[in-house]
Amino acid sequence: MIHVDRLTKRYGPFTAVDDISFDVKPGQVTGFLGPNGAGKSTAMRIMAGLTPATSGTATVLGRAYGHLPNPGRHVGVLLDASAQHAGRTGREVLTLSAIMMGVDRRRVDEMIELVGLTDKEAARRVRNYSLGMRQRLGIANALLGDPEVLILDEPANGLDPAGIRWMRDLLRGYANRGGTVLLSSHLLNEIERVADEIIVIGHGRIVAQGTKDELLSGAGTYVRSTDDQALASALALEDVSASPAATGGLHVDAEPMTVGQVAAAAGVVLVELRAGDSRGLEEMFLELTAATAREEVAA
Ligand SMILES: Nc1ncnc2c1ncn2[C@@H]1O[C@H](COP(=O)(O)OP(=O)(O)OP(=O)(O)O)[C@@H](O)[C@H]1O
Repeated sequence: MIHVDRLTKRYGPFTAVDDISFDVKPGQVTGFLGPNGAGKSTAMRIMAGLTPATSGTATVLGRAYGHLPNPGRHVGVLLDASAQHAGRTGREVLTLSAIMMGVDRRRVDEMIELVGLTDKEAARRVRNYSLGMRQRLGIANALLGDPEVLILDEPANGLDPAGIRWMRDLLRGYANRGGTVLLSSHLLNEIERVADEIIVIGHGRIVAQGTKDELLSGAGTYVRSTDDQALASALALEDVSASPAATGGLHVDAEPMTVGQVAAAAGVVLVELRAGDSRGLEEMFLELTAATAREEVAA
């Protein structure tokens, strides 16, 4: 459990994190989503005890990170995969962490295997690692102490598609076993596919927060049928608006069940029927990103 309460961080006159509050619950993956410079890393650094807050608090398992006994056994942190000691081999990095945390050295081998680094790669110096390999090593390091909580800043950066999928499955399994996961990303698509809860941050402030279903609700229904025109007419008769989707089919402002019932009554055969996609969230996120980009250009 992570509890963030009215957290603020100022750098001189600039407010990087502006009065944010949220809880990250166990058994779930919580996505921390925001465009570049939104304040995600700053907030996570405060949670991990690396940066002091200007005001407000962030606690993990009821205590400030720095007050946790042997914190690595409770909280796995990956903030910057490139910040690992470049002159050491991957195995050395993990072995040193294991010694510092008092973790059985056998766990080093288990973690190397879990994150998919080969023995040969683990014996290579970190300076010769690709970004994806560094991320894997960083995740191994975060998991080494068998923590209850994971705080991961953009862990998918540099991973190839298979790596991203692997990480998604890993985090899903970890949360299903009761773990607490806070995962940041600037990519909506990435967060949407793994998170149960989503916190959207822009300009240091929380702009949206809720379960994925809540944030995606109102997205209506996507439907494809053997006769979309007939279906659109039948929907219009029921005062339900529908618009053609760019890739064929219809976006409908109603729940899937209503659409199915109207189609059945009209004798239209459905080929596809599902809750609408994340257009609402995506539009909000794009607006946020565009506003950020505009300000950067103006600055
Ligand atoms: N030490 C610092 N001194 C001054 N400004 C800082 C400092 N650290 C971060 N900032 C500023 O705070 C803002 C938030 O940065 P932060 O790294 O938290 O964003 P982010 O959401 O993690 O972005 P990204 O997706 O690009 O990593 C940025 O404008 C950044 O320039």
